[in-house]
Amino acid sequence: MAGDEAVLDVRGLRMRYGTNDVLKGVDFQARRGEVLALLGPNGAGKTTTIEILEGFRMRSAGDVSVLGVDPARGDEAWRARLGVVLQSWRDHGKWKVRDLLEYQAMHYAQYREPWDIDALVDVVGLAEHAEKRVSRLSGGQRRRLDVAIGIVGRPELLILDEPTVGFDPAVRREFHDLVHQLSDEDATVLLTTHDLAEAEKLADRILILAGGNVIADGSADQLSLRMATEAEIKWTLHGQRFVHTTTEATKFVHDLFKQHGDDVADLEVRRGSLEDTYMAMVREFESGNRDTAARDFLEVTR
Ligand SMILES: Nc1ncnc2c1ncn2[C@@H]1O[C@H](COP(=O)(O)OP(=O)(O)OP(=O)(O)O)[C@@H](O)[C@H]1O
Repeated sequence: MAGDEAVLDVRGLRMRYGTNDVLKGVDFQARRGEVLALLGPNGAGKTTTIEILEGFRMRSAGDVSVLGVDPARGDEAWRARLGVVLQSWRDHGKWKVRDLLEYQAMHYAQYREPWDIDALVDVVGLAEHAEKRVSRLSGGQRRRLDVAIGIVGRPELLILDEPTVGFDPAVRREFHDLVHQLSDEDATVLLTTHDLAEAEKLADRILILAGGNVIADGSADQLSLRMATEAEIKWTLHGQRFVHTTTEATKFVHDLFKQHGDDVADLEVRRGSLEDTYMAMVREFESGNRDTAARDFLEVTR
């Protein structure tokens, strides 16, 4: 496969459950080694999209290519190139952690060298629990096991549906390091999350799904520039602290120095967070002219 070939290529994807049109023409692509975060309100269709990509759910219409294959026709060899971590935890309660991972690794061994199990339990923070039965793990530890099962076969594409729910901050940070490591090794990662700080930290690109369409596709920086969210500026002048919020931070700071020069001290400029941008984006989309908002946005970020 050529390095720049799309690992994910989704065009005009539609999904209807009964009379409910959940996806109305979703388009996006992902290249090798990219980390994509799929965001959107509850019920936007994130899990549905993921289930279609991994071949679990048949789409109603559209063209979908995952690692060069239509997921509706993916065979075992194709499946072995994917790692999938879903929201619902599959029940393996009686298995010991190490045995379960070794069993999973065996399945991949005919296709490629899987992770060494000691290294794997270490990297997901389960080394101390490797000999425990799965039913004895805490919720967060089970989630780590889900991630371990997802990556044991060294997937070219890793799909994660809300992977860090239940992670404590230390394990969350280790998980972020792991995603960066996988992406450095050229794996493509698509994850859903409701944690915007996590999306900002992890993702090269953010996709926002709302109303059945991708209403935004770009880096966190591109998204925030487009929405021109307000920045908070703080400074000290003659011992007094000032705060001002503006959408034109650069101009404001320039004027501030022009007026007060060296008397300006302790300057801080805090740009709007991805959360501010996301809220503004979804609000704009839900209130105004949805189609225009989406088209303008995509034109800027693509
Ligand atoms: N098997 C199904 N049959 C009928 N409707 C479904 C089915 N699965 C999902 N839906 C509906 O499709 C819509 C999208 O659901 P989906 O789970 O894909 O959203 P989501 O973006 O993942 O939501 P959340 O953030 O809450 O996890 C919802 O309205 C849901 O009720």
